Amino acid sequence: MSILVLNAGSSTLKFSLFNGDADEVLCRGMVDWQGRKNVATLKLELASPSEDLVEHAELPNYGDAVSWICRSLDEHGFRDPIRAVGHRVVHGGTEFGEPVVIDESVNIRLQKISKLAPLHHPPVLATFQATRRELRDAKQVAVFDTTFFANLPRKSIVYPVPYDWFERYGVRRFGFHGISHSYCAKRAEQLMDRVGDPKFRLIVCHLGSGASATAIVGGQPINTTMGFTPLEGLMMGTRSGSIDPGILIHLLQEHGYDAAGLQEKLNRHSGLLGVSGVSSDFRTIEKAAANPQINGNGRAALAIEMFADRIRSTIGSFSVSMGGVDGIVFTAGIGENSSTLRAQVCKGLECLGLELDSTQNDNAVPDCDIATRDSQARILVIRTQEEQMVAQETLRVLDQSRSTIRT
Ligand SMILES: Nc1ncnc2c1ncn2[C@@H]1O[C@H](COP(=O)(O)OP(=O)(O)O)[C@@H](O)[C@H]1O
Ligand SMILES: CC(=O)OP(=O)(O)O
Ligand SMILES: [Mg+2]
Repeated sequence: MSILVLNAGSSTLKFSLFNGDADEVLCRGMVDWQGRKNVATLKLELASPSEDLVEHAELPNYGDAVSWICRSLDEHGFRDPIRAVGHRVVHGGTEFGEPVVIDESVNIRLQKISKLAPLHHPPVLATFQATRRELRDAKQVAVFDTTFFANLPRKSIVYPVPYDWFERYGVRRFGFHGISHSYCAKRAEQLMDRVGDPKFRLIVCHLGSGASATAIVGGQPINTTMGFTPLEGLMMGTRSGSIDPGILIHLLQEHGYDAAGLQEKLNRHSGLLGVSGVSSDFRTIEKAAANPQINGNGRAALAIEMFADRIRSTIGSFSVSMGGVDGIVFTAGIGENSSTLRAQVCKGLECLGLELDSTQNDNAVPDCDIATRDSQARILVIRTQEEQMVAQETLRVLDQSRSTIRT
């Protein structure tokens, strides 16, 4: 028996197949739309990189991607029955604190909050449906990005708006990427030999298509950049991150926008894509920034500069609110892979005791430390393991629900 994990991010559907104890990866891969709409690169990692299966195909949606994954696993001999599928679900709202077995009522409750995560919930709901079709006998479990932030201090949850928006409308900060932030925090504690230290001050920068940073003291998050929705905070691939709310009022009043139009522009046409005009995919933007003679107007470089600047400012502000910082972590697609972005973010952080070693940075292979030997605080590059966390939680929930049935 095996466990399949599906991680529907905003630009990728990542998957990993685990053994029944969720402690060994049998196979992994991803469907990556790379900022395009319909065409995806599909990758199944096999025994060695030279054997990897890589296909480019028209794949308009996440449901079709699930079918491709199931077919490819079967064709490559992974035929052990899949007893459970664990899904990373971005928004748990106020309803879902802990992981749950997905049944019709969970499905309906997640549909209700779909508008709060427009880039994530429609895909993940399609993923549930395709899984039910492809793997009829498998139990499905939802593991939430928001769970890690359940105990954020009140001052990090409440917005400075009329208090009855919080009480009547549930307008509050939730925080996202929690599965990744919590994994990276634990991994950083191990790498820095600070396991269980209540004074350990860490900032995790999860920089993928979505991007967020979290300040963590003694393993507990005390603040994070994403809020009511995954639109707040840092600049992202296609999302604006935080902007002056007065802009929205102006566009509504003076330029004929409505809520749907703003939703679309802020979620899908802003951020790195909006500024660069080139792509939402960081690899493409980096190439464009390096070739201004081909790509014209310098907006790709501007987008990267703004992206880095906002991350750097957040590291500064979180460090101050923690009274200093012992380590920062770069993770996710951009954080793990782009040495130039890491270098740009770290420029000027010496004042916080964070000194980057440029050779270590250029040659970084996660998980590693890229700070100089004399740096007072460490700079880590950690490969996030969201799928591993989801697999373990899926197993835990299923074991729990079995023992509840037994008793
Ligand atoms: N080698 C690389 N160098 C720079 N950026 C990269 C590299 N590999 C992936 N990325 C970037 O990472 C981002 C996707 O990150 P990822 O964490 O997979 O996103 P998500 O989970 O939100 O779909 C894209 O912008 C992509 O261009
Ligand atoms: C919450 C979020 O933005 O997730 P992702 O980065 O996977 O799109
Ligand atoms: Mg992701």
